[in-house]
Amino acid sequence: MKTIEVVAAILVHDGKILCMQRDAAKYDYIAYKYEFPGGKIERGETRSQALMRELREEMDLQLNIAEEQYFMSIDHTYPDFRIVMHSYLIPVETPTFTLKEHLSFCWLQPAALSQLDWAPADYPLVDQLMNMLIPGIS
Ligand SMILES: Nc1nc2c([nH]c(=O)n2[C@H]2C[C@H](O)[C@@H](COP(=O)(O)OP(=O)(O)OP(=O)(O)O)O2)c(=O)[nH]1
Repeated sequence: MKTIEVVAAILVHDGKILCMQRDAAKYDYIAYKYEFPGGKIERGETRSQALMRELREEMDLQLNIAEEQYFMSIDHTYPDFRIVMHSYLIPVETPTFTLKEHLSFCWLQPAALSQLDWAPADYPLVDQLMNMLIPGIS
């Protein structure tokens, strides 16, 4: 089974986390599900370089991301592929971006994250976020 390596950003503003809704997709188990912005790492890229490129491409968001912002990784097997996803916790001063590839988005308090229908791989990450005190989140 193919393994894809993905990076994802947990963007935090004013105590809330940005949740993005995927559009229609080839695989129904991820179509229309919520996720954290990001995408596949390309050959020759570091994880943080990949994440900066993905946020620029899919949201017009220019951020400097450092390895120190690494949060946690997830290893999940979907019916058709395995995903290894590395997440980064990133405070943002200005919450503006362009919705280019996603269907919709919302900013939620950590405690409210479980209200959404997440991509199945994301649940360990969502659980972790709901159970922790994030610096900068009151
Ligand atoms: N960015 C992101 N991807 C996630 C999350 N959870 C999760 O299962 N994924 C999966 C969905 C996709 O299979 C893969 C991300 O790659 P992608 O966004 O470039 O994939 P895609 O299928 O939309 O794009 P593509 O193959 O057309 O290039 O990881 C998440 O929280 N954020």
